[in-house]
Amino acid sequence: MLKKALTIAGSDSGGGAGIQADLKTFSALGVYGLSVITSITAQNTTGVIAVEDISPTMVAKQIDAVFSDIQIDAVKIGMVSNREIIKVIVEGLRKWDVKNIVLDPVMMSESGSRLLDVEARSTLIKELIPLADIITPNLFEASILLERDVITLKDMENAVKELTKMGCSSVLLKGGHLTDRTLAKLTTKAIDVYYDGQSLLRYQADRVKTRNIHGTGCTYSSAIAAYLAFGFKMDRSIARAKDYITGAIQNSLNIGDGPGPTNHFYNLWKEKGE
Ligand SMILES: Nc1ncnc2c1ncn2[C@@H]1O[C@H](COP(=O)(O)OP(=O)(O)OP(=O)(O)O)[C@@H](O)[C@H]1O
Ligand SMILES: Cc1ncc(COP(=O)(O)O)c(N)n1
Repeated sequence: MLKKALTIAGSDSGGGAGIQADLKTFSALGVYGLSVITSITAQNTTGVIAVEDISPTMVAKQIDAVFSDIQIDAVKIGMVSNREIIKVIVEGLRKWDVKNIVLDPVMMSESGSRLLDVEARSTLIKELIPLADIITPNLFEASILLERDVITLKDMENAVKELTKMGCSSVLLKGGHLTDRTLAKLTTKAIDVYYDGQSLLRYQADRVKTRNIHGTGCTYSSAIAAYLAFGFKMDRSIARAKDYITGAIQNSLNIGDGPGPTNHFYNLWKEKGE
């Protein structure tokens, strides 16, 4: 039977991150994609020019519209913008008894624009994180959530354990920005650390030398949701998603003047990054 995955996230007009990256990932993996848009960004590869949040009422209406009509197998949540939007998402997830929730706690764009209000942090922690089957912060987001620096691999291993105490079933801490401090440069492996209360695992791949990493976090979390929708267990879903994101970065696109986006269709789209 056709599997369906929903993304609850912001729109990136440049097509590289947010809703657009999520829907491309779902399509490339053969899952039917639905969307609830939380915010519209005027954005391209060089940065975010403007942000306009959707009203909480309209977010709630989108959630009710999709769940009242369609059986949804997994949900990925990305940019949630503000407290009020988080609250209606939480209500919707509870009301529709949603399963397979992947929460990417997006806070800042790669280019440095804020995508979550500062005061929304506590609502995210208290209300949304406890509903997630997995959260997928990067180093920066983990540092904000824990209010302490998460910089080294050892910090990552401690952080995943602390983060699971916030009530989510598991944590995948992404090391895309991990540096080898003795060499003062990015690590040669792209290492992510996972913890589910029992197993502490690492998922790693060779780091691709490219500046085209726009939308990597969105792509990765959507791929995890897609594999959960197919019925894979969490560890298998992450392993497959890690292969997917690595391929999408190896074939990333040289589009625009800034960091280019991941490539979801590299058998069709041959243009490659440097
Ligand atoms: N250059 C690279 N080569 C291979 N894998 C990478 C590279 N950069 C990031 N990754 C991997 O991509 C995934 C996304 O990680 P990253 O830490 O970049 O997330 P993020 O910062 O949330 O992404 P975004 O750029 O969307 O904000 C992780 O699996 C990470 O290990
Ligand atoms: C709408 C939206 N959602 C998420 C991101 C994060 O992606 P990145 O960190 O690659 O800029 C983004 N830039 N825009």
